[in-house]
Amino acid sequence: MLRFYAYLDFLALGVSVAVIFWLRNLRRRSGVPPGPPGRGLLSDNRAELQASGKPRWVVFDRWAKQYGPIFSVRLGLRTEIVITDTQVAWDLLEKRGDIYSSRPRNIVGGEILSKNFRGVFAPYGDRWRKFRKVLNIGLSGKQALTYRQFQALESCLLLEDILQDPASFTHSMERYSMSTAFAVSYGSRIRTAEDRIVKEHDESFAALAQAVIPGRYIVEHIPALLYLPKCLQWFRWEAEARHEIDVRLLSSYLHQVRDKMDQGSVKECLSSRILSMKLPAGYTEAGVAYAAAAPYTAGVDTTSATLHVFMLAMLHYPDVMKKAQAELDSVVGRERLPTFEDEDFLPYCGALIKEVTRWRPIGPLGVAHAVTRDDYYNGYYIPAGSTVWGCIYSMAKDERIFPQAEKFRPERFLETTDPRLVDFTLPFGFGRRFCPGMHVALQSVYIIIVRILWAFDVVPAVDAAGQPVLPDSEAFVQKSIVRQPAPFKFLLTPRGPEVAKMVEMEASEAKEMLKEWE
Ligand code: HEM
Repeated sequence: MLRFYAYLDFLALGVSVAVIFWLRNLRRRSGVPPGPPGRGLLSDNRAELQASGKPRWVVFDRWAKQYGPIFSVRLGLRTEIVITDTQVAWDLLEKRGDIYSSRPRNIVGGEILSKNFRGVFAPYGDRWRKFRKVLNIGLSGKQALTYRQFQALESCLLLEDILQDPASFTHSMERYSMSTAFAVSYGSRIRTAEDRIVKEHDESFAALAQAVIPGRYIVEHIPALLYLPKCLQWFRWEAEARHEIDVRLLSSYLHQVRDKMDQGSVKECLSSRILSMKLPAGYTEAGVAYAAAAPYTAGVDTTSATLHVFMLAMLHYPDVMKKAQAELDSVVGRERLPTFEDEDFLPYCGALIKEVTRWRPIGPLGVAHAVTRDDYYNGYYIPAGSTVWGCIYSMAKDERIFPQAEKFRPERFLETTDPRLVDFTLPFGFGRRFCPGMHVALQSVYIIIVRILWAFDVVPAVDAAGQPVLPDSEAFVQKSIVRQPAPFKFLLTPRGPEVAKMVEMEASEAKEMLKEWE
């Protein structure tokens, strides 16, 4: 009998907890921006998202048409707010940046595996502020100029690779992006994708990617598990072991830079700049090691994916390619490769680059922000702790700003005085979390695009019947938070007899000069 009452007590406790959760959920839902009704006690929207078989941003874009430019979705216990309009993004993520600049809590990937040192996941606060300060020392617009020589030299090797074997584009592009990121961080280059450094980074990145998969760890839903004795927190064991390996690895790169600085043989880079300055108070060696590694974590897939979008666009819009090539021929001529010094005289190429980043944004949902205080916007309640997505995918195809948005039309950036287009930075995110690597990224994108256009026609591959095959411009594969066009075939035809000679000569000189980074 006693046991029966114990069961009843237990049941009553369970029911009360469920009711409290439900009421709390109802209260929190009341007043939040409208959204799809969802299923179950929690009005959960996960099932609809999964059943759609589409990427989240496509479903969000559809829901925006039904619920407006700011709406809410329920994902498990979390309320997430989605913004699909640039004005709303400006009002909240930029103007109210003091409360909209955090990241959703990520216990295993952010707090345990990275100890909040990995700035991209770090919550808004002192540690993140120091991270940005340190990054700014090596990635600001002015500092980025010092990496141009390296980027120009590496681009010659990329041209040589694809001249010899156009099918190696993806491989060469990835090597270029890794080498540039590593040189920006540590002043040394990566010669081949088989390099030990690449393997070490891949392992570290794979562990991180696993740790941040939503829903993988129960502790993300029940943070109270963190009150268990540490030895019983099973989700902690693997992540802590990986953290130790990461700190050793990243510190060893930093020590190599320090040694080179002592010998006077270091190439200027983010690490050398950080090591020569007075660090913000309380900034540890581990903090420095993680900050110095940020270009590799955030700059490789993003740069490579953007250049794949460029290839895709050229296959679908040969007239745009011809127009950019005509500009290059008239400004640069056929006697030399284009350089960074030509940039101001190549407005159409500049507009083409902006259109590459707009047409198929490679980070369609950017990186989630989180709001740190309860807030109200246009009569809606936005509860503290909500995840807030700036849906770049929807904003980039807003017909009011980008008429005929589906078309790849660089002219849209030349025919306007609208500051949102003149100074087009939407693909790089919002407010205080805005991408700190934008200048370095755009330098890579510029030098590779203008050099490929100068040297080659990008043309469709042909099928067995000799018919051109155009790849699906909507087919993408997801790589962490970045998407890249699904593998596609194309041909590169040198634009004249001078190309092979010029590329080989430039590549051979570049190889000599790049020895300084080895
Ligand atoms: C075309 C290439 C790139 C694109 C489109 C891009 C885009 C973005 C976006 C959308 C964000 C999130 C901003 C937000 O939270 O609102 C971001 C963050 C970030 N990006 Fe980039 N990025 C690119 C290249 C790079 C490169 C080359 C680097 C490093 C050299 C870099 C470093 C970072 C870092 C460290 C963050 C985290 C900032 C923070 O949380 O405070 N990115 N990027």
